[in-house]
Amino acid sequence: MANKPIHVTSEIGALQRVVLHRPGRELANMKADEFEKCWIHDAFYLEYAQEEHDAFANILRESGAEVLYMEELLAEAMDAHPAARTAFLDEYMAQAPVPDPQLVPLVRAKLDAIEDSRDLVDKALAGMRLHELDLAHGPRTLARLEGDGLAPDDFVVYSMPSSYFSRDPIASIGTGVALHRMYYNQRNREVPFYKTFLTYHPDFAGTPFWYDNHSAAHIEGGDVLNINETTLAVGISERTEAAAIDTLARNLFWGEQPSAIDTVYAIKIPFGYETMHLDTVCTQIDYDKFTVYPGMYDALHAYRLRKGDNPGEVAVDELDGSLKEILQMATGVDDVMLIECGGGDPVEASREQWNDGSNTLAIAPGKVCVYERNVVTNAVLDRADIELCIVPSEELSRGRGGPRCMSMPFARADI
Ligand SMILES: NC(=[NH2+])NCCC[C@H](N)C(=O)O
Repeated sequence: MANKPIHVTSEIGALQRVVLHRPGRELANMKADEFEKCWIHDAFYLEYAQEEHDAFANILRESGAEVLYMEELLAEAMDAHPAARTAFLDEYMAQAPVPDPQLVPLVRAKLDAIEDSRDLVDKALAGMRLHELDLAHGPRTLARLEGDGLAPDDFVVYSMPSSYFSRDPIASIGTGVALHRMYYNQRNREVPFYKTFLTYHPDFAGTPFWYDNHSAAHIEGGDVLNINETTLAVGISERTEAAAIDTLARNLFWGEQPSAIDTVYAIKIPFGYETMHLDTVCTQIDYDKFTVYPGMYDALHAYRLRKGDNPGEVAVDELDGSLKEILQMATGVDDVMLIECGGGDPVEASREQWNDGSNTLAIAPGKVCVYERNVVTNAVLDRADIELCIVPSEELSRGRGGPRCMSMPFARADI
């Protein structure tokens, strides 16, 4: 039994424990022409990003949450168990698309030589360039000496700048987590960092896994919303396929380890970067209030998957309705209030949506973290009597994710 068991039965119950990743070297270790390869779209001022991130962490601490860092948990797991180091490096290497197979042992040797666990985690995140490899040693083949046409400062392992979005590689659901198969290979490499500490860290070993990250279908945590103890909502999005939700629901309903979830709403959202995840278009801020991105919620197609009466049975109903109707069904609240990003003004909505105006992190019912820069949306939330914890956001917002994306709750009070 884990010392710090996962316990997440809602989006809004008082936040008690949360996992973050403080951005490090990986956020700055890129040339402009490598942004897209690393799946990030701008140059960051790293020290400011770190200051903003520390301010975010402090807000969470001040509101009573224990803040844990993925990079520390993984290093601690490796210190506690040599097997954790091997398991991590095996999976990391299997997923790092090193451009030439001959370079793989050199990359592995370089990582193996890093003794300090925390240094190893930081290096694994920051990536590696050809000139860091010892090309002159080992069997001298032409391909190795030439580095397969790579320039000395080309990546042999890409940097992982999106890793401060701890929301996406896994999802806490009830007493366990789903380990995801992420849509972009560049981000899928974040999953082993979590999987390893959840498997080996003395505080988390034994955590049930509801989804296997080696499954074929993609799913990301931004699409997974915990509605209540028995109900989950999952976006069918560009990054999360219906087949993944099917498997997740079956595992939750009928898997070996018991879960309290008996109903999963799968909600179809438009494909696109401004609607990348369900939490990009909609987050819960109170028992009866959600933020929404205007314009996508009038007519939606959704499915309800329910645990059937007989073992292994899953019943599926098709639902058509507005987002409001579907959220009312899921929450059981009669009149859900949708608060529009940008106050419904199309220009403000689009601008603030771009900076994750709808992506809030509830730290208690009616109390949410928001980005400072989304002034129009924040004024609307304030008028609706929502208590706002303002997160500085000049740098962090460049990654196209908000406070919810930057946090993975591990424990919340029941509501
Ligand atoms: N849960 C979220 N909405 N995460 C936002 C992730 C943003 C990141 N740049 C990506 O594209 O993957």
